[in-house]
Amino acid sequence: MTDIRVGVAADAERFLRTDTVVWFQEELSAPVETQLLGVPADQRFAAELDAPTDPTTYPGIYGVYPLELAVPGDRLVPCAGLTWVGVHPDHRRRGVLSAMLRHHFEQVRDTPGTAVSALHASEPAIYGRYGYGLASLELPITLSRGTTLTAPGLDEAAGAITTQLVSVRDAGTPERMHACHRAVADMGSVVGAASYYERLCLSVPEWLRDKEPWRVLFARRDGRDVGFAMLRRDQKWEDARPSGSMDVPLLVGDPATRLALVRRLVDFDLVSSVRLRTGYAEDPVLTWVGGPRSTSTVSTYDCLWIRLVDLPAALAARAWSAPCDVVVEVVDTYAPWNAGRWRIRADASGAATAERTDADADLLLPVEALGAAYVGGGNLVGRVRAGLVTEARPGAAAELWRAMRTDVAPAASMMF
Ligand SMILES: CC(=O)SCCNC(=O)CCNC(=O)[C@H](O)C(C)(C)COP(=O)(O)OP(=O)(O)OC[C@H]1O[C@@H](n2cnc3c(N)ncnc32)[C@H](O)[C@@H]1OP(=O)(O)O
Repeated sequence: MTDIRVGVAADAERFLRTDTVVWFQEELSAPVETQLLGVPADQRFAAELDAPTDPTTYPGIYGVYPLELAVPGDRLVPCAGLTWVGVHPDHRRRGVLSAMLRHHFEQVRDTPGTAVSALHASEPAIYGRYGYGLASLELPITLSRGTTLTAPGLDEAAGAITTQLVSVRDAGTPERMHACHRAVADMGSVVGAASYYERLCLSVPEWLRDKEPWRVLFARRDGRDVGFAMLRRDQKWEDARPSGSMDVPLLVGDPATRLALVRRLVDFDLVSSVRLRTGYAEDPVLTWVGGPRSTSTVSTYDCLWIRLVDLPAALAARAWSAPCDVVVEVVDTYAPWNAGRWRIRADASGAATAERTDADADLLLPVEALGAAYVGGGNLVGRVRAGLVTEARPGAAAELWRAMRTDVAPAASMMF
C-alpha cells in the first residue's frame, strides 16, 4: 500500500483548490487568505502520497479552528475544532482520512493545554470509529410571526433590553460578537477565536448574490452589549401578502436576553417565519412558546461530536456533579495512549482525577462514550442498556453517569 504522509499544508492555494473539488463548489473571487480566514496557517494540514498525484491539489486536507468549549463548572477550555476535512475523490477509501486523524490526535496530544477535539460531521456515520462521541443535539425551531413567548419570571429583565440592528460590515461588529459570546457561552457550546467572528462577518460576493448581507441584532442593557442574534431575511410574497423568512444561525445571551431577542425576531415587518438554528433539547424557547406543537416545525439533528484526546487532562478540566470512584477499561484505537484501565475519582467539590490502575474494571467502554458524556449529554446508563458499554460491577455506569451528567442538557454549538 502507498505510504501516506501528513504535515502542514505549505501551499494555501492548493489547500483551497482541494476543498473546492471535494465539496464541488464554485470558485470564489475572494483572495485565498480571505477564504481561509480563521484557520491559522500552521493549522492547515495535508496528506501526500508516495505515488505521483495531481500537483494542483492535495490527496487530503484538514484544518483546525482554535476554539474554546464551555464545559460544566462554567469554564471555557481550549478545544481543537476539526474542520475543512476532505479527501480528493481520486484517493478516497484508501485510508487517507484515517492517517489524517491519527496525525490530528498526535498534534492535539502534543499541544499543551488542549485535551479535546470537537467537530460537526458532514455525515453522522464517519466519526464514531475515530473516538468522537455525539455530545449534543441541535433542534432547529421555526416560529411564526407574532408567536407569543410567555416567561413571567423574566419579563422585567427582558423589558430592560433594547436592540440595535447592524450589518456585519459595520466596524467593530466581529469584536462585539466575540466579546458577547465569551461572556455568556452556554454549557456545551463553543466560542471561536477573534478571527472566527471576522470569518462570520465576511461578505463574499458569491455567497451573497440576491441575498441581503448578514446582520446582527445586538441586545443592550445599561448601554452595554449583553447578547446578539445573527440573522438574514429572505423576501417573499404570496398572493400579495408578505411571507418573508428569516434565518438565525446564532443566538447568544442569558435567558432574559434571549427572550428579548426572540420576541423582537418574531416581530420583524414582512417576515412570516423565523428559523432559529440554535435550538437544543432543553431550549427555553420551546417552553416559552408552549411546547413543540406551538412552533411551526422543530426537528432534531446531531450537533457537536467531542473526542477526548488526552483523557486524564480532559476529565480533570470540567467540574463533576457528584462523587464517584469507578475503574474503566477504555478502548481507543486511534489515540492508543488513552487505552487501558483508569481509576476515575471525583469528590464532592467537583474535582476529578483519572489515574492508571491495575484494579479490575467496573466498566468497559469505547472512548467515544466518554466524549459523548463530556458535557452531560450522552447518558452512560442508556449506553449500557443499548449494549454499547459493558458493566462488570452493577451500578458502576449509574455512578459514573451521576458524576458526569449536568443539570440541563448541553446547548447546541454554532457551526464551524
Ligand atoms: C469535521 C469535518 O470537516 S466533516 C467533513 C468531512 N468531509 C466530507 O464529508 C467531504 C466528502 N468526503 C470525503 O472527503 C471523504 O469521503 C471522507 C473524508 C469522509 C473519508 O475519507 P477517506 O479517506 O475515504 O476515509 P478512509 O479511507 O480513511 O476511511 C476510513 C473508514 O471510514 C469509512 N468511511 C469513510 N467515509 C465514510 C462515510 N461518508 N460514511 C460512512 N463511512 C465512511 C470507510 O469506509 C472506512 O471504513 P473501514 O475502516 O471500516 O474500512
